[in-house]
Amino acid sequence: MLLTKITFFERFEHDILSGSKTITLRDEAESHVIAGQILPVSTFETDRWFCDIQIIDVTPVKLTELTKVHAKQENMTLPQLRDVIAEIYPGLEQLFMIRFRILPQ
Ligand SMILES: CC(=O)Nc1ccn([C@H]2C[C@H](O)[C@@H](CO)O2)c(=O)n1
Repeated sequence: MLLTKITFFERFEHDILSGSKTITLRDEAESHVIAGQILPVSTFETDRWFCDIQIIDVTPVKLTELTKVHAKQENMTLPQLRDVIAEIYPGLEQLFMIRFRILPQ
């Protein structure tokens, strides 16, 4: 079933709003979005809406395939990105890269 909203941890809100974070890596359960889809974005912690995004595309990517390019799109270094993924999705190898653009508010 297609997602109708997406949440991010509050600590990523500024990077999303500034346009410095343009992808998110999710597990299979949160990969069900399609190109062109517009989604409201809220904080994971309090479900506070803070922007809308448009999905550009969704691509499967394995943990071992992550590169500095992915990290830059997350506004992180590659070690930081690996740490974040290990914290959120411990032991998960198959991820899905969701590219998005923020819509004007
Ligand atoms: C509930 C849940 O999983 N929420 C998530 C998952 C991921 N993110 C961010 C963290 C990283 O920047 C990328 C890669 O996972 O996406 C998130 O904010 N909230």
